[in-house]
Amino acid sequence: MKPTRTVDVAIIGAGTAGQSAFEQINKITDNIVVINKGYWTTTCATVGCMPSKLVIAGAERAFHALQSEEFGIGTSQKSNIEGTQVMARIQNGRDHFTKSVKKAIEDWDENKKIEGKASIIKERFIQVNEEIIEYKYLIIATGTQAVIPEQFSDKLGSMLLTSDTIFEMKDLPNKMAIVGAGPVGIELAQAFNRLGVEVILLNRTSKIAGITDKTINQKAIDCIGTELTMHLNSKITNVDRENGQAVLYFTDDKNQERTWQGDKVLIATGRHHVLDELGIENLAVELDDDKKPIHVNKQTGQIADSTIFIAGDTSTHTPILHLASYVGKNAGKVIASLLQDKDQPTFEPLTPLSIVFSEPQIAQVGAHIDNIRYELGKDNFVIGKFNFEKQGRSRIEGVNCGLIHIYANKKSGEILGASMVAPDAEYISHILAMAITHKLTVTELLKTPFYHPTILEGLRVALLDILNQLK
Ligand SMILES: Cc1cc2nc3c(=O)[nH]c(=O)nc-3n(C[C@H](O)[C@H](O)[C@H](O)COP(=O)(O)OP(=O)(O)OC[C@H]3O[C@@H](n4cnc5c(N)ncnc54)[C@H](O)[C@@H]3O)c2cc1C
Ligand SMILES: NC(=O)c1ccc[n+]([C@@H]2O[C@H](COP(=O)([O-])OP(=O)(O)OC[C@H]3O[C@@H](n4cnc5c(N)ncnc54)[C@H](O)[C@@H]3O)[C@@H](O)[C@H]2O)c1
Repeated sequence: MKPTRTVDVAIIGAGTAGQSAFEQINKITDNIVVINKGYWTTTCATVGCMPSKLVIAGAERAFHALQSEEFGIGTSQKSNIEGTQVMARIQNGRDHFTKSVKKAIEDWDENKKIEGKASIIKERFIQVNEEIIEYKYLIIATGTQAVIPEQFSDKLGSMLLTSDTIFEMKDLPNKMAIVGAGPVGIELAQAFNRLGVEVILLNRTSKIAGITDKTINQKAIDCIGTELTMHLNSKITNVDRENGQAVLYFTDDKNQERTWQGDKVLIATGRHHVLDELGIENLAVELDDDKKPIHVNKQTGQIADSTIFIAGDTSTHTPILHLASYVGKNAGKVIASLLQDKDQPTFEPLTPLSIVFSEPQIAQVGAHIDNIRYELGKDNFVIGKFNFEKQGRSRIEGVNCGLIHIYANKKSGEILGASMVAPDAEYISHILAMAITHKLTVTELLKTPFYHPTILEGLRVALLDILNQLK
């Protein structure tokens, strides 16, 4: 096979992971190429983290305005929500973020970028457009795509939305069904509901937002369920259209048959890698049944001891931004050191941390309860608990729904993990992530002052609850 170009490094995918890798390798060689199909920004900026948080920001304003009567402040009505302005702010805000990503990529040399869909032909060779590229090192950073269950295909036309299209709406719909209660479904269902859209959320199981602690999951259902219609453990049996509207037939958790009719259906049933389209099977790497490489170094993305690295959503079990960036950057650093014949750097695993931006927020940090139970045994760890219902500051703010569970080693008092649905969970979980990263015990973390009255005092009480149990 005769290549049209030979490079030190080829990166497929210019999202967060691909860009992070490029920035490292570009410091030491110009013989690098990044191949990307579609927009040269990132999923996060264009159709992910940023536009979804813009929807949530608008929704919080609307919700708290409507809740202000309790505070003796005149209320605005739902009809005051100007759908076109709401969507315009989301799109303008999103464009601001994508512009800055695009700007950074515009500064890359033109000959280091190729626009097109890459395919792996065989070990060391990829094809894009008319080019055959031979590489020494390859980074696969191709992200994931929204999955649309077969029963929806071709049925609803433009009434069917995914996270790729929902932020493009020019106006808010009147009625929307959201299918899937993972992070995407939970965040957007609550937010659009708060913006005056009549939303129902359907999920095939009772687990929401990926919460692994069953008690926290139930608490999250209770808190969010006060304002949102959820049909958990439901099953969609048929999809149709009638009088220009979408119709969903489903059975609810009591096996009752139900029908919903409305303007839009958002599919949020998960995302899947595109490795089969890429031709990953043409590489000499071992794949699992889902065509994902096995023996992947979690910190660097290196596949076994090969010259191939895989980074970002495409290979991880936790598709979140900071992890895509971390592994992409580390892959770049390792390849840079290999190209320079230097010792390879080593990297610590990051403490697991995920946050869902519902209200109350949902966060999981460190080890999950099932893993702790499996590894330590059920009698060797304790759970510190705090319920926000009666907490001073949360009541003052009118956000007093939530529960924290903190898991600690019974013998050493070391903090192992936590799960929570709580006001200010984004801050509480970061403090716990820091404690877990530095292997702090409950007693050590309690040396930190907790100011009164703050929502963070809930963390202190949950830690004290552990100390009581350890006595
Ligand atoms: C609605 C939504 C909300 C989210 N909110 C958050 C959040 O709040 N916090 C958080 O941490 N994470 C969030 N995420 C997840 C976050 O967006 C991802 O973890 C992150 O964007 C993954 O980056 P990546 O580099 O792996 O992939 P991407 O940014 O998707 O980049 C992959 C690139 O590869 C390209 N590509 C694919 N195949 C090929 C090919 N054959 N040839 C050439 N190019 C190819 C794609 O076109 C794409 O440009 C959210 C995701 C969604 C969908
Ligand atoms: N705040 C954040 O960090 C954030 C926000 C949004 C997305 N994300 C990332 O994006 C990824 C994708 O999120 P997601 O919510 O699309 O996927 P997900 O896989 O996390 O959740 C999908 C949900 O859909 C349900 N489901 C699947 N098929 C169904 C069907 N046919 N009918 C009814 N329900 C069905 C599943 O039971 C699950 O609850 C997440 O894993 C997350 O890491 C992160």
